[in-house]
Parts: sequence; structure tokens; C-alpha cells
Amino acid sequence: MKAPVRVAVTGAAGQIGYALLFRIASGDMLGKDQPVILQMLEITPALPALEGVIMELNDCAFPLLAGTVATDDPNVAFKDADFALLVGAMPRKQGMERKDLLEANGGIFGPQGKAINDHASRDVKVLVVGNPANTNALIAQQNAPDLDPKCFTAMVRLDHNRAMSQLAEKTGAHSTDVKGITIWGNHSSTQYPDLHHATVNGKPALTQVDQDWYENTYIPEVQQRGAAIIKARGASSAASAASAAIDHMRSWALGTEGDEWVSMGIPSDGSYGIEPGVIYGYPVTCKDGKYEIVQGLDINDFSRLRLDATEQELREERAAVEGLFGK
Ligand SMILES: NC(=O)c1ccc[n+]([C@@H]2O[C@H](COP(=O)([O-])OP(=O)(O)OC[C@H]3O[C@@H](n4cnc5c(N)ncnc54)[C@H](O)[C@@H]3O)[C@@H](O)[C@H]2O)c1
Ligand SMILES: O=C(O)C[C@H](O)C(=O)O
Repeated sequence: MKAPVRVAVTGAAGQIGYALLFRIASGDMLGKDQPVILQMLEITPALPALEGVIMELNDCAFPLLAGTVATDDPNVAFKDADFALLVGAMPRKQGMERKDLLEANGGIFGPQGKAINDHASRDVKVLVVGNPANTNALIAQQNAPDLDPKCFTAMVRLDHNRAMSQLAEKTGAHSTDVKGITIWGNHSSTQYPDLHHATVNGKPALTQVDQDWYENTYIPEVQQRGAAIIKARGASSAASAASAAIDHMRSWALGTEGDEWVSMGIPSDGSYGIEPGVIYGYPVTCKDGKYEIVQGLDINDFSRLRLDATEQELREERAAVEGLFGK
């Protein structure tokens, strides 16, 4: 049996937390041979509800659950954490853009970044889910000067999964037949779901759908899917978000397969002409616990415009939160 790893989850008593913790404890994220200790962070008033979640976790008698910690202190939650899923933050309501949450949520991620810096494992893998995810990840990273900046990532995997499933539905295929999709940029309505390198059953996707559908239906529907869920459910996506978080961490920790790539929000190194430093959705492959940007993809004028528009939004978000960066 492997030694247990420590997985910190913030916002553990929230909607996503409720869908996420049980899947981590059952081995969906790190494998059926990897015991986990769940270190759950909540705000003080939510600790009683979190106690109830822990009662349920215990009632599942998961073979892989090696321990639980419930706390309102980030220094305790992130102690020796190997993985940290930063979910705790306010969700948007109908009519809001995700960046409207920056003021309400931005302040959460500086202190958490600092606590991660001071207490987590030196090669902790951090995934920010709380919105606006890319810029919150940047705030956390900028408060963790002792860690490799690449430890901090943001979730665009939900968009990636949505893009796969909507293309599969249109072409009468299954999502497993779809490869080579990229979500470039921000987890926001400027994100760019790129089909230029995608295939369905091995054939180029863009030869199987028409350009008008791609441009005027598919792209906006993927971009607006979060808002459509809020409208339909009266609450933001939770189970699908949790599932995407599991996918993101599993790919990062256990690797991607063959020439498959996935989309992750990661610190830009300037690849594809993107401003270095912003947390930008890129196509990546993962191996041995590290991610690497897929290089050499052709970017035509249609794509260039969209890569730059979502980069511009991330630069503006960064400018708005620079006051929250650590010294
Ligand atoms: N990146 C994505 O694809 C994606 C997808 C879905 C939702 N989200 C975002 O995830 C976040 C959580 O969504 P939810 O539906 O679970 O919301 P929720 O309101 O149900 O739960 C959030 C939880 O976070 C807790 N919390 C608040 N501040 C905290 C702090 N400082 N430390 C620890 N916990 C704290 C709250 O008490 C609450 O229990 C939202 O910001 C939402 O917009 C992102
Ligand atoms: O859209 C939202 O605000 C929630 C989440 O980011 C989503 O994409 O479903």
C-alpha cells in the first residue's frame, strides 16, 4: 500500500465540495491504490455543516480515506499538503460575469497563497476553481514567493469537457472520439474553444461541421455554458465542476495518455505570444507530475484575434488586483 498523500480542499461544505470530496476519497482523482488524508477548510460559521459532511465521509467507509482534518485556519488546512483544491469562494448569480466576483473573492486568495507558501509540500499542486479562477490563481501564486510559480494552476477543464461533449453531440460521436480540443485563455466568456487541431474519429473536426455553426453557435455556447446552467438550475454548476477538477488533478498527477492533450490554466511562459505570467488556458500534456505546453500548433488569423482578446482580459484583471500581490 502507498503512503497517504494530503489533499487540501477549501469551501469543503459548499456545493462543489459536496460533489468533490467523495470522489477524491473513492480514488477517482489519484488512483485506486492511493490513500488520501482530506484537509478541509471552511469559514467558521460553516464548520458545523462541514462536520456533517465528515460524518457522511466516514459513513462511506472508503478504503482509501486515511484521515480527515476540518479547520477554519488555512495554516492547518495546507500543512504538508501535496494537492490543494481552492474551491471556497462566492459563486456568481444570473446576470453577472465571473470577473464581477473579483472584489468579493480576490481577498480570499492572498492569505491562502501565503499559507500554502509557508506550510504546503514544496511541490504542491494547486488548482484554483473559485471564480474568477485564472486571476485568483495569480493572486495566490503572487503570495507564495518560495514556491515554483508552476505549482499554481486554474481550471479550464470544465470548458474543455463541455467543448468535447458539444462537438460530439453535433457530429453524432461520443466524447471519447474527440481529440485535440484546446480552451485558450480565461475561464470567462472570452475563452476561445479552438477546433482547428481537433479531430472526431481521427478526421479533422472542422471538415465535419460548418464554419457558421462553429463561429456563431458552438463558440458562444461553450463560452456561455456556465450562465446557461445558472439560469436552468438557479445555482452554478457543481457536480460537473467537481468532475472537471478531478480530471485536471488526475491528468497532472498521473499523466495524459499518448498524444492526447488537455487544457489547463497555467502561468504563461510567453508561448504563442501570450503575456508571460498571466494564468492562461493552454493545451498541455502531463508526465511524471509535470505539465508541458503543446508547441508548434498553427495559429491562423481567426484564432490569433481570439487568443489576443482573452489575453487582453487577463491583463486587465491582473492590473485590477496587483494591490493584492505579496511584497
Ligand atoms: N472554474 C470553474 O470551472 C468553476 C466551475 C463552477 C464553479 N466555480 C466557482 O467555484 C466557487 C465555489 O462554488 P460553489 O458552488 O461550491 O459555491 P458554494 O457557495 O456552494 O460554496 C462555497 C463554499 O466556500 C466557503 N468559503 C467562502 N469563503 C471561504 C474561505 N475564505 N475559505 C474557505 N472556504 C470559504 C463557503 O462557506 C461555502 O461553503 C465559486 O466561485 C464558483 O463560481 C468555478
Ligand atoms: O459560470 C459560473 O459562474 C460557474 C462556473 O464557472 C461554470 O463555468 O459553470
